[in-house]
Amino acid sequence: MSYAQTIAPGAQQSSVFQSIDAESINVSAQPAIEFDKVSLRFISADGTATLALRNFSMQVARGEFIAIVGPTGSGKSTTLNLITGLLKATVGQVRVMGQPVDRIDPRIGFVFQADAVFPWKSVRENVAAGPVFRGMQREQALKLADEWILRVGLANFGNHYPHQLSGGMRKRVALAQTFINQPEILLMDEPFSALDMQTRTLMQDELLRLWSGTGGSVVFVTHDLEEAIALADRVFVLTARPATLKRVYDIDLPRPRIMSEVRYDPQFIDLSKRIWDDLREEVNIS
Ligand SMILES: Nc1ncnc2c1ncn2[C@@H]1O[C@H](COP(=O)(O)OP(=O)(O)OP(=O)(O)O)[C@@H](O)[C@H]1O
Repeated sequence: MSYAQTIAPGAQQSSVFQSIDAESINVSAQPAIEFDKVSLRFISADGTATLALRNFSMQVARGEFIAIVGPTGSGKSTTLNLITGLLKATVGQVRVMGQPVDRIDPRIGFVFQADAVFPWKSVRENVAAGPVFRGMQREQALKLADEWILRVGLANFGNHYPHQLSGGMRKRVALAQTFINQPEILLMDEPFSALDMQTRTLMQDELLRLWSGTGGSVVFVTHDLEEAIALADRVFVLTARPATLKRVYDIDLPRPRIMSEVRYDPQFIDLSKRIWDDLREEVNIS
């Protein structure tokens, strides 16, 4: 599934970012993602209705990294699925680059908790799969894949198969698979939650390194408050279901950030306390 959805041809992307006429200045001033008073009601097969989101509004700027935290079952994954077009708002509108979402958008990439790799393909073939799917010559795609494999520190593992890799290495493959397509928007749903603490910290550093300077926007869903603060420009706190926006925190910690150090910054500790107080209220409600 991810391959069909993660590819943004470089030519298209650079035309958005490099054009300098008045029209494109307007375009780039638009938020990458907008939720405008969105509500979403699920109707189950037995007719039971579940209101997941209620009157939810938010904006994500181009190039911004935002994190979404909230109690379990509040609607965080639902929010991502509305951006992808897999779900449609019952009320209100979701816009990507100023346009209502009405299809799977090839400018959007995903990294989820579960690995989205082809077990029968080598690392090189897995990383090259997106560009090949989009019509790039196999040889060219494999050459590009090699560059990305190098960038994520797997230089000696290109010919290995996923089952021969550790969880952290498979995550590196997932990042290479996604970034090779230069997504303008990257959606991440608990991508590192299955990793041990040390590997997780390394992957967070890796993600920031790969993202910095791309001009892409990231929406990162996590249960881990510290992960949210360490990575994001802003943290969005959701209420218990039906989710709406409870509060937004600006994270003014300087970049580049080093995960193992940023957690000791007094500002980080203060933010953790404040956001945790907000979350605790909601966890008690849910
Ligand atoms: N397809 C569906 N049909 C019915 N209800 C659904 C469906 N998908 C999600 N829900 C319900 O919508 C609510 C929000 O789900 P969602 O997966 O977005 O929560 P979440 O905040 O991502 O949860 P978690 O933190 O546990 O991953 C939950 O109560 C869930 O049971």
